[in-house]
Amino acid sequence: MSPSRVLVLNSGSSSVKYQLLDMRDHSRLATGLVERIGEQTSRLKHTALTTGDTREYNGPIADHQAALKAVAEELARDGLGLESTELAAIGHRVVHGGMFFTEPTVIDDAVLTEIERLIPVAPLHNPANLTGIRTAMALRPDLPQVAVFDTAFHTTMPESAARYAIDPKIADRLRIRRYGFHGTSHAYVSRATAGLLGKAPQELNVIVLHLGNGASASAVRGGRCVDTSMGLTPLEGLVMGTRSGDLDPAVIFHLERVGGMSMDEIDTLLNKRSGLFGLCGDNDMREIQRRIDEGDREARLAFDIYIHRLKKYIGAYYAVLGRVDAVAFTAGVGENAAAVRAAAVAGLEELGLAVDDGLNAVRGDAPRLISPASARVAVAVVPTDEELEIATQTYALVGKDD
Ligand SMILES: Nc1ncnc2c1ncn2[C@@H]1O[C@H](COP(=O)(O)OP(=O)(O)O)[C@@H](O)[C@H]1O
Ligand SMILES: CC(=O)OP(=O)(O)O
Ligand SMILES: [Mg+2]
Repeated sequence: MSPSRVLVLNSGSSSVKYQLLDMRDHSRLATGLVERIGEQTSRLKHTALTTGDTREYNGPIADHQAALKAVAEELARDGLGLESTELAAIGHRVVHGGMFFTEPTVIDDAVLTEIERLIPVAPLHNPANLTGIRTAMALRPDLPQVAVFDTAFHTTMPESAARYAIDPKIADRLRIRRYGFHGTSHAYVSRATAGLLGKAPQELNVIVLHLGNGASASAVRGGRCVDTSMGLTPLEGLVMGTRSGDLDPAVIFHLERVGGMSMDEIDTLLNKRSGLFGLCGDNDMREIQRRIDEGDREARLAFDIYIHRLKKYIGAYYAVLGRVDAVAFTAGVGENAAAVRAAAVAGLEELGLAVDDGLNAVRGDAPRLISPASARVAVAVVPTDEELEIATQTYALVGKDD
């Protein structure tokens, strides 16, 4: 039998999420997370689903290379190591693929060079993705390594949505355009929403709200992305955990000219010290909700700003699509925070959007409707699975049938 396992690595700016899957039946063999890489309080949590064992390691993990070595060791302890002949490929999430990569791609030197060239437009993400790829390549140089790009799903956006209103000669020279991110999730969730409604993706117009630490919205017409809220970089759009999302670009001139800040300081301010964290000191929606329950006004305002922006995007994408069949909430906040879902669609009854409080309160891992049966637009919670989608695309590219 030919090898059927795929290891998926999702290297974030300070974390690595991973899953080992058997693509014959899509079963998960191992899953885990390394977080707070580079800090004294790093944590690795590893679960072998083959045995049900969970192990946790707390202590400093210096960088992504050390994190991946630790992951490889944990897998080896369960007999699932990278040396396994059952491994068919390693699939990597790569955040920025520019306009060049519209499909999953087997990684070679030219692909590495292109991902490296895109670092200036994904400074938090592409360097971590590259370290993940290089470390995995060193451990298994013989194995196909596949890059699955966050930007790929959005390459179908029309020029009217993808271009900024600036001089096209300057834009083209510097490749400034709206690329969009979280595409693997938007693709998976829009398809799963169609599945939930018993329709083909081609029949459906969906607004997908991916609300994690990074957050983005997309308008999907008949299975193809026609607009999304992130732009040249993952900074544009919704209010996020630590990113500001949309602001008047003149705020940046003002911070530099009047505030005396350097460009690097402004970059850090907007990417790492803004959003929910900048507004109230917390970026975890659970903590914000706890503070609101205690009457904290700062947390309340942060929540209200977050919801206001989200609602504006729902309205905007309603207008872009003309007809909306479904709105799907996904990722950490979208899947878990019922209060966010309720607030985001509150007052949109005229648009056919409503949430049933009873259904909205139900928890679970399965895709589910939360709109009343009579509603014109289906509102749904559709858990994302970027790792399964990356594994599926990776295996489709390299897997061989027996
Ligand atoms: N039960 C919950 N209630 C509210 N928010 C939650 C809950 N669980 C997770 N979250 C939110 O999800 C966020 C992480 O989402 P996730 O999709 O895992 O993000 P990322 O992949 O960007 O790290 C956390 O910051 C937290 O705000
Ligand atoms: C592109 C992006 O924002 O990714 P993440 O949500 O993983 O930070
Ligand atoms: Mg995420």
